[in-house]
Amino acid sequence: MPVSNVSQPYAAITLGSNSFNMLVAQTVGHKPTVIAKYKRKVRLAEGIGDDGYLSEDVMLRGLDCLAMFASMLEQHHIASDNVAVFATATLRVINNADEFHRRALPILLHPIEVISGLREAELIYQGMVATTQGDGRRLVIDIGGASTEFIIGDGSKVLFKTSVPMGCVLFNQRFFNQYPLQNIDFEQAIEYVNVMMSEHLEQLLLLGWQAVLGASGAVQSVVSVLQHRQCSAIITQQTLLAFKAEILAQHDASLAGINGLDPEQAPTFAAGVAILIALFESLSINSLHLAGGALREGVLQLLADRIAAKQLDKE
Ligand SMILES: Nc1nc2c(ncn2[C@@H]2O[C@H](COP(=O)(O)OP(=O)(O)OP(=O)(O)O)[C@@H](OP(=O)(O)OP(=O)(O)O)[C@H]2O)c(=O)[nH]1
Repeated sequence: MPVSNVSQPYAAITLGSNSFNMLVAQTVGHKPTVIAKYKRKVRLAEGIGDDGYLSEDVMLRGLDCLAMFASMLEQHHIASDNVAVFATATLRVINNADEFHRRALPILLHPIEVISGLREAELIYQGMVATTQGDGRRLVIDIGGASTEFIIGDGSKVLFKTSVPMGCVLFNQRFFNQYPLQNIDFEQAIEYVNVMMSEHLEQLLLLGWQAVLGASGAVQSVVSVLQHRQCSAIITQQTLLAFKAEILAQHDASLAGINGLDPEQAPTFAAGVAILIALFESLSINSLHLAGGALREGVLQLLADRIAAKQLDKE
């Protein structure tokens, strides 16, 4: 590292199923410090057709965002080696992922690495550890647009991790696409979560935990509404059931009557609440706190470590 103890800038780009993000950071005294953030709610998972292909208009939405990231990389003078581009669930599953890569490369000028659900889970956990105080055994649940990761760890050691192909954008299309919503929509979504979780429950419950942390959009939107109403930011089953009742009382997809809900978060709010209700029930969770960070911070830490190791080699 230069004498100033500040590293060269680096950029972590994550292409999620709900949104694309880019964090630009520098390591200051061993810790990544974010100097700029760019994001767009691309909602990539929304474009997956029944045939498993990503639609042209949603692909263009994604490519357009990559063009914006490319110009920001140039503006911040980020060296090519200091960029990591990781994609998650949607690019893992679509049949025309090759086409996306082929069209993205000349725009972004960096290859996109599609990471496995398990690698994503590991990065989420490390991102949480780097940003969230606390100790003891912790369960981290990251409900994304198209996949949900579960990780149990102690300190920086991961004891169990898994990735389940269910998420808010997918649930929104499948169970919550006709307003006003009905109780049965929630019941069907909850039943689906239970089926998807059945093979993981035993191992999760056997390991157990002392605290539960939620990462990602679904948890963040519930917490923002609570904070807006000046309520405790700790999520309980009671809070979630009250939100379900509020959602059922709404007439249309804008959920405009839910005081404190950001319109950007409305499209995935019901799905997030339903997934959380199901998980609280099946895992007997009493309370859940928002994690300080997740995948994005995990990728930043990875880049910071990589750059520090390279620097050491040079010295
Ligand atoms: N720190 C951190 N927060 C995360 C991360 N992933 C999600 N979040 C939080 O969740 C919000 C919604 O993010 P999305 O990208 O839509 O996430 P997901 O729904 O998980 O879908 P995905 O499948 O990952 O695309 C974010 O708001 P904003 O993007 O407006 O960010 P900020 O709070 O900084 O304004 C963050 O608050 C992460 O890796 N790190």
